[in-house]
Amino acid sequence: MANPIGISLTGKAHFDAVPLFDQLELTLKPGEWTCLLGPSGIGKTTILRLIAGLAAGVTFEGSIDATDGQPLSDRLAYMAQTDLLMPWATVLDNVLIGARLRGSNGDKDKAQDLLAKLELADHISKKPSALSGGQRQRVALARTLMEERSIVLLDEPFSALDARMRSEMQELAAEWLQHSTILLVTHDPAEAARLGETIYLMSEKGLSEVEPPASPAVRAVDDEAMLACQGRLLKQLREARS
Ligand SMILES: Nc1ncnc2c1ncn2[C@@H]1O[C@H](COP(=O)(O)OP(=O)(O)OP(=O)(O)O)[C@@H](O)[C@H]1O
Repeated sequence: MANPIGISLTGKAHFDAVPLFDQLELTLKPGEWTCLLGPSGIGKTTILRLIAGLAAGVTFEGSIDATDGQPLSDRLAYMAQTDLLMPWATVLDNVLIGARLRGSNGDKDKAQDLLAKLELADHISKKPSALSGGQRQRVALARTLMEERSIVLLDEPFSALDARMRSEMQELAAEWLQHSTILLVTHDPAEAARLGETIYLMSEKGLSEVEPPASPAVRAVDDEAMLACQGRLLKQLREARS
């Protein structure tokens, strides 16, 4: 993979006459995890979709630039909140779909290895309708990781997982994506505190940056600085609502 790329988004957005967010500035540092938290409906997914070039219906006045000045579109992977799995394809074929759409067979062994790491080895020949919500979410995560893109946009990628699985998948994603630049939207302060190297809170007043824990990411689940940061984040989320 080429050198990590940074991204800066500056601007404001609205749907028809309804303002979504006023002038804001979001910076993704190259090769780092940036976490974005905020209440439901505040505009987090719209920011991901704007960066992905998929924000139909949104009027955006501003700029979204990569640090190397090159276009973003063919260098990013986007995992949406809904899994968007193809119902007629098996788990393995869903994971290889990006490569297949580009006219290659894809790396089947690598996909199988990844699915095994995601605890899906027993499900590779199943169709999505035969999977649980958490299993489907892990297939969607595998499909995103298989793309091995420089920029990875993740919208609540672990939200359907149980606590043990969630913590392990956070570690797996951090290892797999160590050379990528990541923007993670999450409702979970603990997740942001484990993974975030930059942490933004989004509220009606705009974006504010919260100091991440001093320890390096990905932090242990009982890391004291991580737990303190989790508490700070939750407090600020609650204060932003009052
Ligand atoms: N196509 C659309 N047309 C009009 N309004 C929209 C459209 N899509 C989203 N919105 C509105 O824009 C706002 C921001 O939506 P967005 O999905 O970005 O929020 P979010 O912060 O990601 O929420 P959540 O945490 O619930 O996923 C919401 O109020 C939503 O109702």
